Amino acid sequence: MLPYDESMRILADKLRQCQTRQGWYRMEQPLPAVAPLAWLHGVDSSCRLYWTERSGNRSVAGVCPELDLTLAGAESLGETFALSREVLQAIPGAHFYGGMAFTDQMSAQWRAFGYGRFILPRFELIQQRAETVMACNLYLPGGEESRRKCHEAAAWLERQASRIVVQDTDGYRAPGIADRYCVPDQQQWRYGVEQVLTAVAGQTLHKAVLSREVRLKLEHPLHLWDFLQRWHSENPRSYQFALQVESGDCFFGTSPERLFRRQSRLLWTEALAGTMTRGMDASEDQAFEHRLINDDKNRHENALVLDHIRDVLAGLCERLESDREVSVIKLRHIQHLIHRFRGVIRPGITDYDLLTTLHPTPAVGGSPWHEARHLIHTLEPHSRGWYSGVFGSLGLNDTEFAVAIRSGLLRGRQLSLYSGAGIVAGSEPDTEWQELDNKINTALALLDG
Ligand SMILES: C=C(O[C@@H]1C=C(C(=O)O)C=C[C@H]1O)C(=O)O
Ligand SMILES: [Mg+2]
Repeated sequence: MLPYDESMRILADKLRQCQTRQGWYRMEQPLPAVAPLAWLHGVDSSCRLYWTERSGNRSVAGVCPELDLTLAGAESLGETFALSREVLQAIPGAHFYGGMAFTDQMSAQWRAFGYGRFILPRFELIQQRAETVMACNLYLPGGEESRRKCHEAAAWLERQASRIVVQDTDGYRAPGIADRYCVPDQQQWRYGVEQVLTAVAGQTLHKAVLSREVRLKLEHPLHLWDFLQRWHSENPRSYQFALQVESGDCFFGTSPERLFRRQSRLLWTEALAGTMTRGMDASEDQAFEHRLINDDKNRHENALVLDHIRDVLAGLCERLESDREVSVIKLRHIQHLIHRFRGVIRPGITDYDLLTTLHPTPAVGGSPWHEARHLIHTLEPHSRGWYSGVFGSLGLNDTEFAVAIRSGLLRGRQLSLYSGAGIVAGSEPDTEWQELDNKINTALALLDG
């Protein structure tokens, strides 16, 4: 394998050779192993994104949007997906990366992210199993403009050749937490939960997921990319994602939950809901797992998601199977109930259909959705923005979206961490409050040092 800087120069030369061409191009060049997060650390771009699949098979760092599809509202989603498809047909190996908010009710702090944003990066560092590749996606309009773009991209690559930073996570320092407060506070939370329980008792609602924002003021700047790496090593079987926009604000998370994965017409999705802490040792952990599997309230939380997915996918799938038995997935501090689905979608069903049909599931929204949505928007004092939205990678033959939970928004030294809990018959306000804490414990422990 050629050294890193030599490989980057080869790609830069390939780019210069394209200067007389016209249309969409994608070029790839193998590189020596470089961790995408380590690369993001040193790379020169005002917009950076990161995506890693839960399987661990593929991690991508993307910079310098070649095409940036920012959505003002839900109504432009169909058009955006259609446009992305046209581009992907021209460069089939490429992917758009990005995400979308929980709903279109968002406060100003989320403006830079839009309702949704899907980016085709000009440069992508892809780590796929044992291989590392640098890819370049470029639209060449022809003539002088093609020449200018090719030279600009080549020069950029050559500049980066010397900028690679070798990541030293042992050097990670927790920034420390100077101040924290919760929105809603515990008293407002109790009120919200009571309101949901009243609606549940009145039989207009089965479940609503209420959430909380913990606003932290950090003592020192957060070394974001190192932090993400540390967080992922605590929960290695999770998705990880980040989008840093031009202002420097960054939305990121480490989520265990899949919205869906599609490969050609094969589909995988899941009902992930119901939560318990981990035990202090193996036998206590086993006891907690047993309790979780046999707990009516947690089973009900999960069953509502399961039923919803089965109902809404019936029309989109030719075949759909789910696990017969619920199982448990284990994270660093908590464990969840999970039911997996496998299916075959009907010909002509698109990622747009899947996304708009599945999102938001009752794992983050509620059931029925219309009632839950109304309660969530009237009771939650904060704006969820992209928290509990979706984040993922959109391809021609392979698309995967995570549910953007276990996530946060970093703005300078202000960091908001979000978590929610499914409120159903049998929920107790203070136990659910504790569940909110449990869901952010892994991230908090890395920040507090
Ligand atoms: C809403 C969140 O998580 C969801 C709610 C769960 C629950 O209430 O048991 C479990 C997993 C997720 O479906 C979150 O982490 O913010
Ligand atoms: Mg719960």
